[in-house]
Amino acid sequence: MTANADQNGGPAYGRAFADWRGACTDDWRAYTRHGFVQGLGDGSLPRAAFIHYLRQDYVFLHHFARAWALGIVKSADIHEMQACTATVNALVQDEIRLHVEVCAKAGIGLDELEATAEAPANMAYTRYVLESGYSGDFLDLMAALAPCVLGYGEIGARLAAGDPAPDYAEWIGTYASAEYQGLCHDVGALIDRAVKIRLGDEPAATPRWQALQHRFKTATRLEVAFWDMGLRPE
Ligand SMILES: Cc1ncc(C[n+]2csc(CCO)c2C)c(N)n1
Repeated sequence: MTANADQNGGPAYGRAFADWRGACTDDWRAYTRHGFVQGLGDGSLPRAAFIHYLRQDYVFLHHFARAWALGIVKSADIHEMQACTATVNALVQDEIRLHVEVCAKAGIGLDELEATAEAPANMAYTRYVLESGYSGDFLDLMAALAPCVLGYGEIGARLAAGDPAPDYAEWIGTYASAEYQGLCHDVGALIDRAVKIRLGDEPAATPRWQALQHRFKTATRLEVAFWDMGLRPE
């Protein structure tokens, strides 16, 4: 356990994250130590699976940008609004373009990328996150968004520390980077602040806490299904 880890052994991205992750340790482990992830680390992941995953992830990021935009709608103050706006901007202006570049290097042109048929696991996950925001408040949305952002931070940091094979080193480096780890700390702090505003200093004692834990767990299970889908290129 490093100095920057919490008692669950993962990175310390915040109090709410540590609690929500601790309430679904088996699912969290299935997500962050999935066969797809192990294959990224040791280089054994078949190239076809990685490319299939990247194409689906291109579609995924569009829905994720929408979900963060919904965060702007559900914000309580200018701080939350600015944080969500920055994430929407990073997703739409940089990350989606980066995906286009990575796919181009892997031999997938923009036309092919745009023609990607969305897989059911992709639909299930992204629509669940969006629905959490539509029917719920800012916290419901953040609980559904957290596994995605923070899980990739935890995966990237762990794989990078384990001397990964060169095959997927660029992918791992993106999520292990100081820039991405900084984003994870910022999102963790955004969530902790949002919790404090709405639920006070003892959020775990409020009636809503279990529902938020459950949302986090459900999104984590949908990440597992997304990796499963990645391992099944048609
Ligand atoms: C299936 C899937 N889950 C998580 C991520 C990671 N991710 C998605 S959006 C974003 C930026 C901030 O929200 C990050 C890091 C991914 N790419 N694909």
